[in-house]
Amino acid sequence: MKRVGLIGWRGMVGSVLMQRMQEENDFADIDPVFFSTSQAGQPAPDVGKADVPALKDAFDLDALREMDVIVTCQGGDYTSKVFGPLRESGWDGYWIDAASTLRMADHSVIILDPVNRNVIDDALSRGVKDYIGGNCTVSLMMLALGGLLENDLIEWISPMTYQAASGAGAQNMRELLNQMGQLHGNVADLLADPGSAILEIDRKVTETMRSSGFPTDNFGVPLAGSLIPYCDKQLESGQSKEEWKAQSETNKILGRSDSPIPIDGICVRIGAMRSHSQALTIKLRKDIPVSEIESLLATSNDWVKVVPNDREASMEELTPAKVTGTLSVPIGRIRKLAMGPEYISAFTVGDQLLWGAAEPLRRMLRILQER
Ligand SMILES: NC(=O)C1=CN([C@@H]2O[C@H](COP(=O)(O)OP(=O)(O)OC[C@H]3O[C@@H](n4cnc5c(N)ncnc54)[C@H](OP(=O)(O)O)[C@@H]3O)[C@@H](O)[C@H]2O)C=CC1
Ligand SMILES: N[C@@H](CC(=O)OP(=O)(O)O)C(=O)O
Repeated sequence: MKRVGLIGWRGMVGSVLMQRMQEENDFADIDPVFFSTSQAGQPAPDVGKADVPALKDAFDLDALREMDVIVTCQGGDYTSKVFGPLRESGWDGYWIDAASTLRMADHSVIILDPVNRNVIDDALSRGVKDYIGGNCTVSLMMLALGGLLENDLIEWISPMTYQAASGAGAQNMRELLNQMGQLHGNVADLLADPGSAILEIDRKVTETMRSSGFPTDNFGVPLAGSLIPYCDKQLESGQSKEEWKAQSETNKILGRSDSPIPIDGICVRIGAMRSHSQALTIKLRKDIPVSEIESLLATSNDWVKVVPNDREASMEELTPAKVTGTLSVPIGRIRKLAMGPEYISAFTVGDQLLWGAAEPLRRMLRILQER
């Protein structure tokens, strides 16, 4: 049984990973060792197994070196600090990581096995040891578009995203709710009066949002009742880093470095909790009937679900409210655009903590166990 070191397991991504591993009984087949950067010596979480040691220090290279596999959701700073020294010390185990730090490194593979199992299998047989989860927006888009990507039917994609607060971290989710609460609280009396003027309510909401007491420590600006047209860092190219990831990561996942598919758009943070949505404009390589596109998409993997392009179904099925907490990746609003028969629209939604972060990691661990 493989000794698997788990780091970052009590954070937000890590907690979702733990929950999925328990649901799928993954702990039965591994020998887990839990690490912490702040709680070494405290009892390990109960995963239904005897003899799980107390929490080890996540910076203790000797303890890490004893692992066959390390799975980390601790974040990029941790990866930057520990990965290099651990490898330099001769550790030859498998490193599975949610952070972006090593994604584009030559020695790593970005994991999304329903889409790139062939790339993963090839890397394993070549002795590659570093397997990194993709950016949430990228992974969710690729799961949704698997049927078109695997048949090489896409010339380019322009994704316009609607990203949830969770992508910015746990504190940001709290801040969004605090912002919502404050907006509501300041007009609760007016709302309770059906005769009150809506423009007065709106004026007070705007005033609250712009006031110095409005909680914006994490986002920097109001999100509730507004949006933020920027995710992640600013790059020289004019893109945000989140926008840059779309083309770079998608093509690396597909193993298409020589003939990359151009992918570029604008990433926007909205007031959803933990599901990202994306409106996609796609240029196909040829004119294909919508019915054929839908059937290619629907049969690509077990999680994608094609939603018919009608109002009722779109409103019911294609929303963060419906998708959050599930592994389902619905895609709908598929239709030909006025620009020509090769141009289609699509809209897709997915839980950014499940398929967007935790699920590819636990599945990679399973793939290693099968070997
Ligand atoms: N949020 C996201 O959408 C995504 C995040 N990622 C990656 O995962 C990394 C971790 O993200 P995320 O899970 O959001 O980070 P969190 O901030 O939720 O957790 C990170 C670590 O903080 C420590 N911690 C300190 N106080 C607490 C507390 N009260 N509750 C829980 N943990 C606490 C824990 O480490 P310890 O036990 O050592 O103290 C924990 O592992 C990111 O940096 C990113 O690289 C990847 C994809 C998506
Ligand atoms: N940047 C993503 C979340 C994230 O953690 O992405 P990455 O794993 O690429 O750093 C978002 O804001 O929604």
